[in-house]
Amino acid sequence: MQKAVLETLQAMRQKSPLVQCITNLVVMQVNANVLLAAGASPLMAHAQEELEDLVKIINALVLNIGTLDKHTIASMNVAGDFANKYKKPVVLDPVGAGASRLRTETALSILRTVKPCIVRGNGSEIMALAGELGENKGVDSTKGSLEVKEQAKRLARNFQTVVSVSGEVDMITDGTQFAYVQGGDPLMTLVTGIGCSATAVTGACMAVAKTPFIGAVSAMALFAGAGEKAGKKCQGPGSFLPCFIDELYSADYADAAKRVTME
Ligand SMILES: Nc1ncnc2c1ncn2[C@@H]1O[C@H](COP(=O)(O)OP(=O)(O)O)[C@@H](O)[C@H]1O
Ligand SMILES: Cc1ncsc1CCOP(=O)(O)O
Ligand SMILES: [Mg+2]
Repeated sequence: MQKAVLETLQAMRQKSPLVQCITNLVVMQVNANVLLAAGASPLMAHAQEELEDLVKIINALVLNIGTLDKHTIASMNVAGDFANKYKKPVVLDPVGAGASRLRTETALSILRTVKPCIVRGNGSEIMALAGELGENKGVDSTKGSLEVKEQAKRLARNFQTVVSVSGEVDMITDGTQFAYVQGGDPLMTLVTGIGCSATAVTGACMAVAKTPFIGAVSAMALFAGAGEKAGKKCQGPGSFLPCFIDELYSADYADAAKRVTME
């Protein structure tokens, strides 16, 4: 797995995949900057009239439900259908699933109809999509990734997708195998959009990876390495973000790959 992660991160930098994000209003710019620093090319677009033209030329589509309304939901469904038609991989970020019925039902509907190959969320979101509602804190998690192992496995099996759960340790499963990624920094939870950016980079890795499982693990490994180094250099949440973007830009892929263990 470590070799596959190293090769995926190198391929992402070399091929610079075009990643279309239909994402939330909070994180649009952060996601674009993170994708650029990681070596990919961002495209933020959601107008239905241009979706077919755009989906034809992209390498991956990222759907993020962070600030939903009926127009965004319609755009995600149309873009998802085109992605299937043109065989482009789709990654879903179920931001805030469990916090409202609209979020939970929209994420589940995308899982059923668009069939994304990876879902990247935090512990609370993954638990909600697996049908278990716990204590709720909006878009933030009240559950560690390791606490939702069974739910992640069930979700992956039910929807035949890869589930990537972020947290202090990231856990990725395809319903059979489990990968764990160590690293990062607690400051990553104090800057909005880092999770959404992990999903965007998951799309970029997916575009060049041999399998969705490898793509999902590679993105989290890159974040673990860059996040840990940025955490040591910065002074707090304000300076974390520019440090993190710099660390993504000059990332040591061999170090990132070493953070992955398999079960
Ligand atoms: N306590 C922590 N220590 C180190 N890294 C963390 C910690 N919590 C989250 N991260 C990292 O922060 C990034 C965003 O994860 P998370 O905060 O769970 O997502 P979200 O913002 O969607 O809730 C991931 O790369 C994850 O590995
Ligand atoms: C604060 C907030 N509210 C709606 S979307 C959003 C951003 C969430 O970003 P992340 O999940 O990466 O912390
Ligand atoms: Mg999130």
